[in-house]
Amino acid sequence: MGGVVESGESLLTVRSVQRTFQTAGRKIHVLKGIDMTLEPGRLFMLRGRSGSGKTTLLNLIGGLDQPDEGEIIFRGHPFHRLKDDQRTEIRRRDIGFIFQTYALLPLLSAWENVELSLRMSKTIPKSQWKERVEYCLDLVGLSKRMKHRPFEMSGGEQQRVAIAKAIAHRPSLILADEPTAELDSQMGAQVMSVFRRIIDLEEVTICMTTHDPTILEVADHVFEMVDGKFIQPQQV
Ligand SMILES: Nc1ncnc2c1ncn2[C@@H]1O[C@H](COP(=O)(O)OP(=O)(O)OP(=O)(O)O)[C@@H](O)[C@H]1O
Repeated sequence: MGGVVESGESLLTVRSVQRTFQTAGRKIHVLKGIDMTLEPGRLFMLRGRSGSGKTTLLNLIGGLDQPDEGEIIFRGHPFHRLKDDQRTEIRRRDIGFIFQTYALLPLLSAWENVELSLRMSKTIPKSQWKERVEYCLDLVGLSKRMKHRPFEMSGGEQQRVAIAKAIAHRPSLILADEPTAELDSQMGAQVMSVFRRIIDLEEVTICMTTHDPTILEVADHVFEMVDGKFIQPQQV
């Protein structure tokens, strides 16, 4: 695991994926046949109304959930057939997550939050942790804030710590659910420029959800979801 996917090779392939939830005796058909391919080193966005199924799809791509039908193949691993612990192992090593509300540990400094990610993933030898943590925080423009704890930082800075944390273990895929939703437009734009930088320097693919039309312009490709299916995106 880790390493680079050959050029032209797909990082992730989703084929005919369906997902239904059963609640209070009622069936909700959330994903109704999703096909998508994510190539290495690109920025993908999922757009769609609230409830259209974006988070459900991100959870499937990240191996947190499994489809009822269809295939999800991440770097040759058939997520739809693997057991929970096998998907967890792949996820821990090769996927990074970013959330709307940052998900940092409040009592740890920025440095310690990023180090925790290395401690959990076990992909990088301990002797390299210090250098890697400092490199990642520098990459997101926070080399002067490494000792600060989350409550001493702005929302945009906290989200950039979360990005450093998500890339520290050198994943090939970053999944981000509404990463700019809590930020004003200037901070949102900063986050997007950090995303571009890490795609170039760390050779990751990012797949994120957003509602913000100005942010969609930065994407290499937009998947537009309506009621559990993709439609052709309109030109913006
Ligand atoms: N575990 C679950 N059990 C039952 N219903 C679920 C579950 N997860 C999602 N749903 C339902 O699936 C639908 C799609 O939810 P999802 O969170 O994927 O939408 P979304 O497009 O991400 O919305 P938002 O933009 O508001 O985050 C919703 O109707 C939701 O209530």
